[in-house]
Amino acid sequence: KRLDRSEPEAKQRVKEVNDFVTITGPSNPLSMFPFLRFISPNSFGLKELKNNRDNSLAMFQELMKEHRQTLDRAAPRDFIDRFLIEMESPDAAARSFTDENLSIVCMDLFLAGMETTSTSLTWALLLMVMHPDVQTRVQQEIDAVLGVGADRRLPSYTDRANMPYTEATLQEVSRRATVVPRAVGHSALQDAPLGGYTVAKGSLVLMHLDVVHMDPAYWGDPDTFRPERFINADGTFRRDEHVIPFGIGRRFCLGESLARMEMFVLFTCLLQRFRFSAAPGQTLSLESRVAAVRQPNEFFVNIQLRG
Ligand code: HEM
Repeated sequence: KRLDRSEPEAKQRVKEVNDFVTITGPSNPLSMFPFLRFISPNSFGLKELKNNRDNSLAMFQELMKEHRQTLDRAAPRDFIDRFLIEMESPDAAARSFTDENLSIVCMDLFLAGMETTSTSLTWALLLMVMHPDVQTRVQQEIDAVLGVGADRRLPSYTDRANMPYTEATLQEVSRRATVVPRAVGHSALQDAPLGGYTVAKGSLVLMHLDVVHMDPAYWGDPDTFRPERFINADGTFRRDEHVIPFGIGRRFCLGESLARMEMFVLFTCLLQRFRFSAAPGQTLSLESRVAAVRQPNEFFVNIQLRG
């Protein structure tokens, strides 16, 4: 379902997601002292968070209603349709296929999938503006693979295999920006030895992905934005297992392949059509706001249509 940016509902949804990443971020005292919610249940943004949750759930319940009314069991259109069909099986509730679970899973996907991808794209544009030479190389590769002038075609995800520099650039963006710096909270199911320490059963475990991405012992020059670090001597793309923007282990990001596809297609489309440069009178930097998702400070760009 597509919402027009000018619609009040679109603005409201974007605001709800922004509130969510801010309120659940590490700068909120609740992140360190969760018991505060019992002392002051409406402070620390909790009231807004609950209102937003109720609004989002209402939106998904409405969508579920529309889906139910138009469901064609022989031709499921999407995730909601498939879930609704699954709910008709006799043991559905025992397998957690319930109305409540569907609306909550939809909300999870919406919250986890929206701000992360758009913020990654924002970082990519900021880094292109700060590194015009990299932008030029990506554009040369796009033009070489997708054609120019009347022969130009839109990118598809399969073009990735022929665009090692673009892929290296996106991998370097995800390393340098680390959009989800602390992954998602995990819990130790049992006492676990780790690097000479014991992580006690029940401990909250937060993986600092940015520490891995910025480790000077491994990268040498972690502060430098340098896609070439992921290009082999023969010009091919080098995947590096130290780049883990989607987390690691059994609970790594469920949306990784979708996010990679979105990022590649949107990024190449934008750079194919436009040249991005810094709007005058501002100092660009990689400083960021502390939220559940790491967001760059506001910046302005000039956008020039490419021939
Ligand atoms: C560039 C975009 C994205 C980034 C950087 C990102 C990053 C992450 C990270 C770091 C985690 C935590 C993994 C862990 O704790 O080990 C995570 C979890 C998750 N992500 Fe993403 N994500 C992105 C896009 C998406 C999209 C598009 C969706 C869905 C449509 C999504 C859905 C989820 C879900 C459901 C989880 C929880 C998985 C679980 O606990 O089993 N993410 N993501």
